[in-house]
Amino acid sequence: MTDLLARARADLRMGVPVVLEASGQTALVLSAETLNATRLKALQDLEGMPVLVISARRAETLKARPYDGDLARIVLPEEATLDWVQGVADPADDLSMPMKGPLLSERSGSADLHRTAIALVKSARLLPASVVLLSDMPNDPALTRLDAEAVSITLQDQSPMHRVVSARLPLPVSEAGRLHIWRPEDGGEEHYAVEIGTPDRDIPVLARLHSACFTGDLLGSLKCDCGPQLRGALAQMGTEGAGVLLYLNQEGRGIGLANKMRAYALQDQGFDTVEANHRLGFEDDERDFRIGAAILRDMGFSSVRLLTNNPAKIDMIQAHGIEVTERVPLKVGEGEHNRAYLATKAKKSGHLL
Ligand SMILES: Nc1nc2c(ncn2[C@@H]2O[C@H](COP(=O)(O)OP(=O)(O)OP(=O)(O)O)[C@@H](O)[C@H]2O)c(=O)[nH]1
Ligand SMILES: [Zn+2]
Repeated sequence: MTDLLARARADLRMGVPVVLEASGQTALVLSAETLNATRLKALQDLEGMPVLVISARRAETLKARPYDGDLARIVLPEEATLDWVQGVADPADDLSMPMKGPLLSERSGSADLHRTAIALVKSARLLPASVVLLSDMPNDPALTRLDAEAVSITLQDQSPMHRVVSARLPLPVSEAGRLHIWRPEDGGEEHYAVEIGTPDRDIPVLARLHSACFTGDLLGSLKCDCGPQLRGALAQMGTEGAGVLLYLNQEGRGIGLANKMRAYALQDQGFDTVEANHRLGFEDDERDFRIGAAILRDMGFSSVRLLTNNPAKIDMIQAHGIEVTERVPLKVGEGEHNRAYLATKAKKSGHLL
């Protein structure tokens, strides 16, 4: 299944449809974001009623009824154009072109295949919006076909990961640095661990679960505090002579860099970091903390002194079997450009000031 999933993700990212199958039903699935006019026209020429599936978060902004709970199946009007589809999927022009509706949501029949379709496009780091057509598809051998139930189980399960390599990496904070790389079996992102010194596995280790932030970590963006947090955490580990920093490739709190930049564009329209994620159709935090817990366990750590200001992170990793004996605050890098961002995280996401 994982090889098929990886292929399906690649197809969706290129705008190629995939087929989801369940007992008695078949669905043609496309990502709304990568759809093009030719493919849309071809879909409209097929028999059946295509819908645009969006998350309940996105439906809320568009005042569409999410009859299916966590998602809404928006009926595609017969004359729907590519601009219409992308305008519903992508909030970029919500303010400049507010007249998208009224949107009609489908309420009859099962939404199971549609739910799997959304999970699939999300796992491909695309916008959570998918054009879905239920039909008796001719058996087109060119299309990737997946069993819907197997897809949803595989996406919920945490993919096993394997450490592929470790090597010495002298750093300014400590010459006794090592970098370890983990690779998941499902073709997803690799994750890294920076180990400083040789931490004693029998006592809680000074640890940081750092989420990738290309803009902050690499470019030194002033919009967040990630760069100073990354360097501050490593510096403290160097001072103490031991520690472990996980560098988790969960950019943008798990939505990917392209979607994070969409969120930044919305923030420039006046929405805060949480509202921007919701308008895009995401939850405010889409990270999977099982990954960090699994890596710590694999390295032989069962308890940590966690460098964080985020109590939810503590709860999440404790829920996945790592004991947090102490929260070590990590207050660095506040400035003019990120003050409002940090205040929003404190107010809405429970971060500690
Ligand atoms: N979606 C989204 N992600 C962001 C935004 N700003 C930073 N990020 C990402 O957020 C992640 C860091 O999460 P934060 O919420 O800053 O902090 P945290 O990891 O929850 O908590 P700490 O341990 O206290 O740092 C990184 O993956 C960043 O890329 C934003 O405005 N929108
Ligand atoms: Zn950042």
